Formats: sequence, structure tokens, C-alpha cells
Amino acid sequence: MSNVAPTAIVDEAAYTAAVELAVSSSAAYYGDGSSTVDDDTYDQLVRAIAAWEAEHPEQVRADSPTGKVAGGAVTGDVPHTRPMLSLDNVFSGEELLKWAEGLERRLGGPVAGWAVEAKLDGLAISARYREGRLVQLVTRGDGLAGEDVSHGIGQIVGLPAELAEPVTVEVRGEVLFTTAQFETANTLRMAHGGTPFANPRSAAAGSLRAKDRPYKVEFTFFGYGALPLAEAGPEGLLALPHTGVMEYVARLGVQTSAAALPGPLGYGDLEGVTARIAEIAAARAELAFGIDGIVIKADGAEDQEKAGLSSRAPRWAIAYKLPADTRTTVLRGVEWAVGRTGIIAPRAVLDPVEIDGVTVTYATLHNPADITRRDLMIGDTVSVKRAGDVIPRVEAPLVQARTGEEQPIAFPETCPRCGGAIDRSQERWRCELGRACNTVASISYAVGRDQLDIEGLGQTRVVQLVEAELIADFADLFALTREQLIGLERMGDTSTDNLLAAIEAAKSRPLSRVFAALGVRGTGRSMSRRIARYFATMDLIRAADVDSVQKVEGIGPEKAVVLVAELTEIAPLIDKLASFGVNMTEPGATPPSAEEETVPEASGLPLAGMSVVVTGGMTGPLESLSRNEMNELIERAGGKASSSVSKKTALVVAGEKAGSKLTKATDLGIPVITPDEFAERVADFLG
Ligand SMILES: NC(=O)c1ccc[n+]([C@@H]2O[C@H](COP(=O)([O-])OP(=O)(O)OC[C@H]3O[C@@H](n4cnc5c(N)ncnc54)[C@H](O)[C@@H]3O)[C@@H](O)[C@H]2O)c1
Ligand SMILES: [Zn+2]
Repeated sequence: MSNVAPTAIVDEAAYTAAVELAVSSSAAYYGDGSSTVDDDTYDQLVRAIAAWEAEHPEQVRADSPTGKVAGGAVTGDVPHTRPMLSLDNVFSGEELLKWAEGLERRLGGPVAGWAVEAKLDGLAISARYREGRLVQLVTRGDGLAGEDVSHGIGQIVGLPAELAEPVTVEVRGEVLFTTAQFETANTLRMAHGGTPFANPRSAAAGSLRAKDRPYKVEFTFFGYGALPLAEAGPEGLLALPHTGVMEYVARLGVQTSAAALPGPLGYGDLEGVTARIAEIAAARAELAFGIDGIVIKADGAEDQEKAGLSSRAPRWAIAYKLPADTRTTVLRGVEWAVGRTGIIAPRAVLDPVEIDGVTVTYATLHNPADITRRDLMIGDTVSVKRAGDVIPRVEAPLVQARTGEEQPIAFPETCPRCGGAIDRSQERWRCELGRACNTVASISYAVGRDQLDIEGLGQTRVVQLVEAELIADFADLFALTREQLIGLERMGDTSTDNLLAAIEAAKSRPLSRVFAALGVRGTGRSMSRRIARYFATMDLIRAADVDSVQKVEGIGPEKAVVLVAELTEIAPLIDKLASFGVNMTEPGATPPSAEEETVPEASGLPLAGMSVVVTGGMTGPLESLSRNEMNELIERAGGKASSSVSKKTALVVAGEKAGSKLTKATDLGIPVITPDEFAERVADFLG
């Protein structure tokens, strides 16, 4: 594979080879999206070419990608009204400030104002409206002329066929696939006998350019520019600042870059710009579509006019590049592991690849159906995405990089842990033994900090107890004796006493914790709390049928069936816990009575009826609380803990380094308080 780009060029032959690789990669990248080098690798290549050319100006080749829109690799036959350019890049705050200084020198004074937008990772499109009707779509091409892709009209969300006013105007912006649209597009393409696209960007480019597709796909558009298309074009448009152009275009009914992110578009000074960059970077992982940077523009029309353009990019705008979150590597194998509930989950083993400073060797593959859907094979070059702290995932194979040596991925015939039968009735396969298949994992989960919170009982200790046949499930812990423990390796007097005390203390945990420890499928921490608060006692939970468990918020018909079935399955375990004196009631909760459907219990409490979101690092009296403990605190005080900010949010507790949730709350005008203020408000419920 030609996937290796030189980081430094040593002679003219290497220079020629590098230019050829860049040109062919660009042609594939902008063509049908089939380049086999990832963006980081390509950018390194171009930097090496530029460095060589700076030292050897006499050798510069005419086909060199430097200084050209799209690396000079594409052309088109529809001339643009004005050039559609690329953007220059900076890679740090320092470089940004330097660039801004340069711009202000050129302008001979300070920039009047700034606009800050997401750098949307799709392809640039010019959309031509005549008297309010969308008549033509043109790609960027070489910047001077592009390709007609008008067949895409009607498939692009955000780009209406008819504007609110009959104006003749050209709107420019990015066409992209959201993550969901990408998945659907790939599924459809494969259902029609095609091969999957490697990532949303190349999928959007490839799909939009494909003329005779037998099926329709949906794209998304965000505009970031507009100009009059004819003499009759909207008056005064060219005199508007960028923010004004965006408002105008939005009024016409087009989706703009302002709608891509919560928060304002305009900023008065570079301090505001810098803070906004940090905010967008922090929000990146949660966005529904990919961004590869942040675009900073001088807002004023006069400033833009004065700064002008280079042959490749405007001088009044810059792209602040974010580290790539997607890279390509090779899929070496697939491992199948059995989780604590018996779910058999596949995991991709990859050639190590560095993504945003972290070396990635494993990625999730979800389930067998998903592997089939993505048409993955062992030996495939695959694109892997790691967004924020989310577990990396394999997006798709680069089918064009196949050599014929790739092997199908084998699915397990029997449970890879116990060798027993597999239940394949759901997309996620499960060992028929369920949680009994992986005792250690389910016990470790049960004693974890957010469940029974038994200190001194790490995974190693659990393995030791299971292997010594002292416990077979977590209820057995409550029957352990001093004699049994003291005989074990690495168990002295003190550690034995401490462990026994910790186990004893766990008996009085609230029902919500005990219930969570059972590890019923689909009931994590917050769901367990809702169930415990609603029913108040374990007996009432167990007595509930499929209908009545659905009275708990968030339990639908499907979940209800699983819940009731699992409770029957683990009935002996629950009986055993009860017989050892483990608490089976939820403090402060009252059982539901037949007449009252709603639970008025919360009234009178400080957070009664309020949906509360916690974000950032907690300080002061709340410093040591985990997020789960914060949520428990909110619920004790009568509120509802939520993880995302919406119009329904009543209060946001924002600690140190709060990011996008805080921004969103401010935008929506939701009250925001500090951890200290919050601690005061719920002081009676602390500890
Ligand atoms: N992997 C490969 O083989 C390969 C080949 C060629 C190029 N590339 C990648 O493509 C990039 C260079 O391509 P480029 O010249 O298209 O530049 P670019 O994509 O870095 O930046 C310019 C483009 O950004 C887009 N954009 C997104 N949001 C915008 C906004 N808010 N305002 C204005 N423009 C916005 C526009 O489409 C504009 O044309 C590099 O990152 C490179 O890695 C990769
Ligand atoms: Zn098994």
C-alpha cells in the first residue's frame, strides 16, 4: 500500500514521487472519495513538498499541489461568478494571533469584528437561486469552475427548493452527511450491491457527484456565504457584514453556519474569539456531524474588501485546524468478550494508530449484525474515529485498498467464555447462561462504587474469592466469615476486618443501589433510582407486571418485558440477599397507591419538579462526589437529574471547566449556579 507519506524529502526523485502521490490522492479524495491516505498523512506530505520547494525553487513542478485550490487535482466546466477558494490554516492559538496581527497590519487598523464558525467537514457547494427558485448546484472544482451537481436538488436538508422571497442570489456553503445520514447512506448503497464509503466526508462527496443512483439519500447543508447572482441580485448584500449575510440568508429559509452550533456567530475581539474556539473544540465530540476545525472570519464587508484574496484563499479568514479525529489503519482481528450480563461483544484489534495524541489499538464493533452491515474483513484498511473520550469506533473499510488477501470475520459458534449455547434472538448476542457465564464481571460490577460500594474488593480480590469457591454470586459475600478470609493469600488481620466491615456496611445501602447491583439489563444507575423511588420496596418491584413497570419514566414496552423476565431469572439471588439482611427499601420513597398515578412526594423539597444538569468539575463540599452521587443528591432533594441541557432544564450547576452545556444553558437563558451555591441550597440532603 502507498499509505506511507515521507515526512521529509531527501532528493528530487523523492520530491517527484511525493507530488505524484499528492496529486493522485487529491484526485481520488475530491473525485469519488476513495483516497487511501488519511488527512493527517496527506497534510504531512504537502508540508514536506512545500518545505522542499522553499529550498529548491528551481525544481518546483507545474503539477505541485502547493498554492492551489484542491491541490490542482480537480477541474470543472461551470464557471463561478467569483472564485470559490480554500482556506489557509493555523494550528495553535499563537499562530492565530500572529495571523490576526498580519491581517490588522494589512488593514492598517484593528479588525472591526469577528465571526467564528465550525469548519464543516463536507464539500463546498454553490447553490444558485433565480427569482427564489433553486436552479443549479455547482461544486468548488478548481475554484474558478466547478461541476454541475444539480441532480442533488431536493435531497439536501437546509437548502429549500424555493426561498421566502423571489430573489436571485447565490448561496455558498457545505454539503455533508450527519453521522446518522452517513449510516443510512452506506446501508442503502450496500443494499444496492455497492461498497461502503470510508467516512462521512468522502461519502458526501461521492454520493453527491453520483448522477444515476437508483435510490435517494438525504444530505445536510449549512450556508456560510452569499452573493448577488445577477445585476438584479439583492441590493446591499455585498455591503453586509458576514453575520448580517447569515441572518439574511436564514430569513430566506436556508440553514446557515449559525444554526450548526448553539451560541452567537459574532465576537468583538480576539479574546472572545479564543474563548469561542475552546468552546467549539470542547463540543466537537457531541456534534451530530464532523468538523475538522473552526473558521475565523473578519466580519465587516469593508475589512474583507480591503484584505482581499490570494490565489488559494481569502486573506480575511483562517481555518484553525483541530487534530484529526479519524485516521486509517489495518483491522488485524476481532476478539469476542463476554460482559457481565452475558452479552458477547466483538472488539476490533487494530494496528496501533495515533489519534489526537492517543494510541488506539482497539475499537468497538457493536454486534455481529453491525459487522455485516459495514462489510468489514480481517486485513481491511479501515477508518477509525475517536471523538473526545468516547471509545474509538471503526467507521468503515476502505474497500478501494483491498488486495484480495482479506479474510471474512468469523462469528463465534459457541460462547467464547463457557463454550455454551448462544442466544441470537437479538442483534446483540448473549450467552444462554446470561450473567452466570461471567461471574467475576457481574460480582465486580455489583460491588463497584456506584452500586454497593464495597471498598477493598477489587477485581483481583473477586477472582481470588471465586477461585477459592467462597462465592458464586455477590450475595455470597454477605455469608463470608473471618476464618474463610484470613486463610487467603495476602489477607492479613486488618484487611480481613476492613473487608468484613465494608461488606456489613453494604447491607444498608438504599434499594436503588441494591437494585443497580443486580445488573438487570437496561437498568443503569439512574433507571435503578427511578425504579426504586417509584416502587419503594423490592417486594413491590417484584410484584409488578409488564404493564405496571411501564409507569416508571423511561420504561417502554420492550424494556418492560426484559425487566420482568430478568427479575424472574434472578429471583433466587434476590431471595438470598434478603435472607442475609440486605436492605430492600428506598429511604424517603412511598409506595404507589392504586388511586394516585402521579407521585406528589417531591413537593416541598428544594428541587421539587426541577430538571437539573450538572457539568464541569465540582468544588467545595461537593468536590468528592462522583457524578452518580451528584445525581442521587439531586433526586433526594426532589429534582430530576439529567445529562443534557434543553428547554425543559430548570437549573444548571456549572463547575470548573464547564463547556458546551454551560454555553447552551446561557443561550437558552437557563439559571446557572456554582457548586457552592448548589451545596447551600441542598445542604439538608448532603451526606
Ligand atoms: N486524504 C487525502 O487524500 C486528501 C487529499 C486532498 C486533500 N485532503 C484534505 O483536504 C483538506 C484540504 O482541502 P481544501 O483545500 O478543500 O481545504 P479545507 O477543506 O481545509 O478548507 C476549505 C474548505 O473548508 C470548507 N468550509 C467548511 N466550513 C466552512 C466555513 N464555515 N466557512 C468557509 N469554508 C468552510 C469549504 O468547503 C472550503 O472550501 C486538508 O485537510 C487535506 O487533508 C485530503
Ligand atoms: Zn457463556
